[in-house]
Amino acid sequence: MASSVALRALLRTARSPAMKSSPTPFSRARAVPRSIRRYASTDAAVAVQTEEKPPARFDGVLNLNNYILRSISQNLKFKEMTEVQQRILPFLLADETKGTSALVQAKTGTGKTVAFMIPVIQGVYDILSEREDVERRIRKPVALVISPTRELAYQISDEAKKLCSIIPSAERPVIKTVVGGVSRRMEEQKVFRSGGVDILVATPGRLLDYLQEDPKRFGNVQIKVYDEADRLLDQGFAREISEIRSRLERVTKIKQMLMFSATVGKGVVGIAEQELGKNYKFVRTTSKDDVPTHLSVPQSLVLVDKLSDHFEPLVSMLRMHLDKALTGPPFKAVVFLRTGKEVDHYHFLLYHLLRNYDIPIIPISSRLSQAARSRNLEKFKASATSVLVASDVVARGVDVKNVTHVFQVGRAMGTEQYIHRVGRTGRAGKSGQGILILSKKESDFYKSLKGMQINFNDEYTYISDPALTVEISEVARKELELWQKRRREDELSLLEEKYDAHKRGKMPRKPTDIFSKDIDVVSTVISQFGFYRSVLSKRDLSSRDILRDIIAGTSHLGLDPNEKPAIDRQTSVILKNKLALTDKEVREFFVERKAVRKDKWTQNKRIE
Ligand SMILES: Nc1ncnc2c1ncn2[C@@H]1O[C@H](COP(=O)(O)OP(=O)(O)OP(=O)(O)O)[C@@H](O)[C@H]1O
Repeated sequence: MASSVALRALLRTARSPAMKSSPTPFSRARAVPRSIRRYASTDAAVAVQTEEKPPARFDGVLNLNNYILRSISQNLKFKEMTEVQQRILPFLLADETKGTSALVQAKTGTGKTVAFMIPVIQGVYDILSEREDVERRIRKPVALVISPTRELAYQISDEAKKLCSIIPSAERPVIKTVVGGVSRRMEEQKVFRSGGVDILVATPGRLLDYLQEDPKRFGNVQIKVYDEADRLLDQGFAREISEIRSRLERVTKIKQMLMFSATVGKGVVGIAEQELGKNYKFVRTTSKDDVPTHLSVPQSLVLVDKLSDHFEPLVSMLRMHLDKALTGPPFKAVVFLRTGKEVDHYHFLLYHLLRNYDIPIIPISSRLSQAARSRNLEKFKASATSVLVASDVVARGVDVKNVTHVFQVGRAMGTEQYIHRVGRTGRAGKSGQGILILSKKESDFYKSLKGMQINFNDEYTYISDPALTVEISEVARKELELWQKRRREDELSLLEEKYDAHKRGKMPRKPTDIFSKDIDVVSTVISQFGFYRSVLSKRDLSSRDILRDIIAGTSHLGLDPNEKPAIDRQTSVILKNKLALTDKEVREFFVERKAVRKDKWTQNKRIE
């Protein structure tokens, strides 16, 4: 198989003496840049260190609601607390310190969701139990949990519902989710009207929509949580988050603020304090010398020459692992790419190149509808050996059991994002592997990772496999053809819309105004027919098929096909070069165009 050749080439270079002795293309970065060191020592001073070793079992936590405890053991089946849970739960549930705000940093996949959801559920439960019956029936959110992505919001809700499952239904906090990409009207009905909501899990944009629409709905909110806090506080969400904050301030007073993430940079602490106030608890489960990723997740670097060379080593490695999975344990991988377009492209290529393995190759990115995103994620969760081709929509927080490998193609959007992406494997104490494919042009990213104390266990240089290169280029050509076909079809749809608008008098009348400047071959050809309606509606056909169809469909007009048509030179060049029509077909085209025009002219006359 082609893959094994490439693999041998790949492995030949692993830890090769040549790599060790010759200078690597990346010059070594200092292990700990000064700014990080200074921040690390500040952190140590802020973090609380004076506690006695807390109990490791959930039933040892003072004040933990008995229903929640039973839900944990019977439904979630957790036996002992993880480190972050041990560090924060006893503190946030103790009589003297409950309701305190907190900023918590712990590595990916270490159970932070349970660590913040238990205090939230218990806090809401206590508030609800103090209420009179009538008040309890008017359910408005008491706690808001904000997540940067929709997938994560759904996941938090699901985990929270499991934590509440044993609470009798009359006393159980109602947990609901609001996210972008789903129908607002139906969501509003479900969330705010039928039964109301006590704990609302939301993505920022959709939450802001509801806040702007009816701020009074949020007048009972007392607890606010930012999961993936550093992401929510960074530039991408800054406007929405500050707007949410100021709108909430007008209608309520937040008593407890919880912020959790696997990465809390020094910049974040300053911004976070604006919301946390001064008396908050800062917990970090990692020491200043600790690497931010898991030791159980060894990481490898695969080096290629150019940015355009990223793909081949990926295919080669995937084939290697899939070969092994044929007889060994399952291989469940996430391949991270930077954009949705790249996801589409890589998904197409991988789908064809890994076809023989007969495994699900599943895409996920914001270019898909929310329904398709959820469906694809569920499919990935349910499959054993499979590959998820993903953009950063699943880079943070998303918990899929038994992911064995995370591949990152090219630089991530920052070192934090790299850490979160790698964190999709090696969760809840399991092991995994991270592989980064980087080109020499991306050496600055390599240096930044070194600056975060992220070191690679292995560094490889990929040597291209000619057979695989040819195989890939053939599939890429197929993709290009398909893409061109789709583009023509899109053009047709667009054209049809424009034509309808034109008919309704909403567009300028001159055809040259109707067709945009980037007029494509198909529109040129179609325009020759003077908006011939039946042509425009056949969007499922390629332009070549359409022409054939017209040629066949108009023969009833009884025109002499041997009649010499007026041949427009420019159009015939287009037909020949771009649509690859033969000379005969071009001639037929002009004959039929004349027929169609004549037919149209006759019809118009009749209407008049
Ligand atoms: N005490 C526990 N015992 C066993 N498993 C646990 C425990 N707490 C949480 N888990 C499981 O560990 C996995 C990871 O938890 P979670 O998704 O909360 O991690 P996280 O720290 O929020 O990760 P990320 O930083 O990626 O968001 C989940 O499958 C969760 O159910």
